[in-house]
Amino acid sequence: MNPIILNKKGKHMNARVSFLYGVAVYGACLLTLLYLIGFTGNLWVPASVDHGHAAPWPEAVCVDLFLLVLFGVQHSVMARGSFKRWWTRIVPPAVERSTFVLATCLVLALLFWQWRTLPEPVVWRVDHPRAAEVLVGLYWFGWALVLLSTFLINHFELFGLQQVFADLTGRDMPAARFRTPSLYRYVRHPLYLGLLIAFWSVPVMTAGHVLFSAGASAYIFVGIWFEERDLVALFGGRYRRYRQEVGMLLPVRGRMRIKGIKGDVAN
Ligand SMILES: C[S@@+](CC[C@H](N)C(=O)[O-])C[C@H]1O[C@@H](n2cnc3c(N)ncnc32)[C@H](O)[C@@H]1O
Repeated sequence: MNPIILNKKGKHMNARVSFLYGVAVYGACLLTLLYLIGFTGNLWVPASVDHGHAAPWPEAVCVDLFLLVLFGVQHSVMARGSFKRWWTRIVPPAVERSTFVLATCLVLALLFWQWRTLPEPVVWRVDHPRAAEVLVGLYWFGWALVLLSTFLINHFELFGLQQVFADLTGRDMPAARFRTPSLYRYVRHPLYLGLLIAFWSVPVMTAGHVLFSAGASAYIFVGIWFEERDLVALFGGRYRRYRQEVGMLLPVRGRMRIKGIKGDVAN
């Protein structure tokens, strides 16, 4: 057979395999996110932040800190441009994001499996039924904010599906664009704000839960620092101006002052 046709067939085959891989990883990611909701809310799952492996406190603190740091390192290193440039010499660029998502799921699965609970001391317990309901409501509000933000920023690109679909259909991925849709006009990081709300809005806060929430929150601030450094490198003055006009996590500076920044600005 003509080598050009063979080459074309081989490429299409690879694109199909990449697409199936991307879809499988997306499914795994949705399951992992659901497990994370159950894990932090002590709902549905066999082992959660407060129910599962109990251990003496020195062991629990060491193991849990190791798991949190492992997540932070994996997430920070694999999201950097320099790592991606090196990594895409080994994995096809179309599956780079899916592979990042898969690695995140695996590190989270390890954390769910190996997490040591620390039920004592209880740091706070809200007994008033109305106040407890408000906290549970905030917990779900936080997760809803996370989900909504993924769609505002680009849900399918974030989880790698857009990349494998573009590869399958022979299209190029569009260049990264600076975007400030709806919530992003009030805060720069609504997704991370949602996570912070969900991690801290619990009626019963144990020492183990504090360790998880404090570790995850610390990582969110480190992640914001890295992400904004990359966004400034990518979008330059427009992102710098956005940073001056819009609050990081709180809508402390109003929407009106960023009128000049269009909701969807081409790079
Ligand atoms: C997990 S999302 C989190 C987005 C944001 N930090 C938040 O909390 O809502 C991270 C991706 O969003 C991208 N991103 C963040 N803000 C952006 C913006 N204003 N325009 C375009 N991309 C953005 C980053 O480059 C990164 O690839």
